Amino acid sequence: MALSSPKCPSSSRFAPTPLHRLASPSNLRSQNLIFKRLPSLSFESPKDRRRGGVYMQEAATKAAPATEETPLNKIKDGILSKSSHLEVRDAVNFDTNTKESTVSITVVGASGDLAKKKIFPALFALYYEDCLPTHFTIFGYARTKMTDAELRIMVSKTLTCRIDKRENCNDKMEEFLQRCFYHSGQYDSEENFMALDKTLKEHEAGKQSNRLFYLSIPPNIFVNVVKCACTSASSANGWTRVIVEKPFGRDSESSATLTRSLKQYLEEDQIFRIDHYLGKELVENLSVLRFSNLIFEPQWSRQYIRNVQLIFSEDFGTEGRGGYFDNYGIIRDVMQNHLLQILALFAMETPVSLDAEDIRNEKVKLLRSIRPLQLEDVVIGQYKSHTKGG
Ligand SMILES: NC(=O)C1=CN([C@@H]2O[C@H](COP(=O)(O)OP(=O)(O)OC[C@H]3O[C@@H](n4cnc5c(N)ncnc54)[C@H](OP(=O)(O)O)[C@@H]3O)[C@@H](O)[C@H]2O)C=CC1
Ligand SMILES: O=C1O[C@H](COP(=O)(O)O)[C@@H](O)[C@H](O)[C@H]1O
Repeated sequence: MALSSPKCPSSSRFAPTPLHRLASPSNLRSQNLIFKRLPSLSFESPKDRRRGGVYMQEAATKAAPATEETPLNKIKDGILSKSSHLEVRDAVNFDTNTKESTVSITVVGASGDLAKKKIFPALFALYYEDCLPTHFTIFGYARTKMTDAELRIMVSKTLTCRIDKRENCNDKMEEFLQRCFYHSGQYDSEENFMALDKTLKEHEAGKQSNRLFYLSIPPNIFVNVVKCACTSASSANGWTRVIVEKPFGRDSESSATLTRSLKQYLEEDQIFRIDHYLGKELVENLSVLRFSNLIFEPQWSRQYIRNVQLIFSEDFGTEGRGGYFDNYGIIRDVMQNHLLQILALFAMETPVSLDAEDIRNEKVKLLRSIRPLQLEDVVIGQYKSHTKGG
């Protein structure tokens, strides 16, 4: 598979990106997948700071807004006016050399919140940094009826040149949008996935095809989609991988059931479970701060730190997520994944290396040594509706 991109940055922030690991969690992490609000991490409360604690406050990365520069009109006159897939494919000089491979990324649930807010912008960031293969195509898939042009308009509203503001950002956005297409279908219809397969093949133009399905959908339809994707739209001559967003079940038992169900159709190494919090800059930098900072490293111990607080706060309301919170709940939604991951990174011992397995092993050791919480250790509150500030 000719998937490596020599242009990929290889600094510690942007680790070398072998693109055959396009969907690897560490790769997505290294591409700073998530970028908006950051949690506050405090070693001590502000009040305790006077007594010598350290307090790290919100350090959100500001995305360079693309709005003033997004050439929506230009885009509309250009790519959005092209009607057929093949017309667009030709317009972007899609190479028909069969020796090279392609990657088709299908965002399942493309009409939803996560896709708009996070996935398309993250894919654009990868493109912007030349970290996508030469031949890639992105497909949005959902039940909502939409044209390619409508998808592009939707996506263009949330793209930002957040990594670094550069002169050619608008051109890059336009090029990126040219590679985005939309296919409407049901999540449990083999027939609809066969139609998707046909369209993907048109774009792959006989090259070796690798296919990635990003499940940006509620968990109750994960298995239906994986079944249809694997039986009717998997690659015939390359790899097929699936990225699954949390939540992975409600508890240990349902998580194991979900894994068993997915494994009816996929091998473990085709499944990539994402915790997007690990892509936050502050979270990514935690390990650097801990292990490479000569001031912090020797002091990162219970001898010197009295109290650690992990605070998750949002400055907006439920915003359409009410049903989800009611059914799933905020504790299951963020505590057992995002916040526990941060706790583990924060408190684990130094890993042998920064390889994913070594870090995971240290996290597991730490989690095994934590005294299980009892109900009496927990104070639970209930939000009430409010008209101001969420
Ligand atoms: N939003 C976020 O910030 C984050 C979300 N997640 C997780 O990612 C997944 C997707 O999240 P999000 O985009 O917010 O979710 P949405 O509720 O926006 O759902 C995504 C899409 O799935 C389809 N859909 C929604 N509900 C149903 C249903 N009951 N049956 C079938 N299809 C449905 C809709 O598309 P259509 O009707 O067009 O088919 C919708 O646009 C969830 O598992 C969520 O927990 C994880 C991290 C962050
Ligand atoms: O997983 C989730 O995380 C987001 C918060 O992440 P952020 O990157 O947007 O800060 C939260 O809003 C959402 O409800 C939850 O599902």
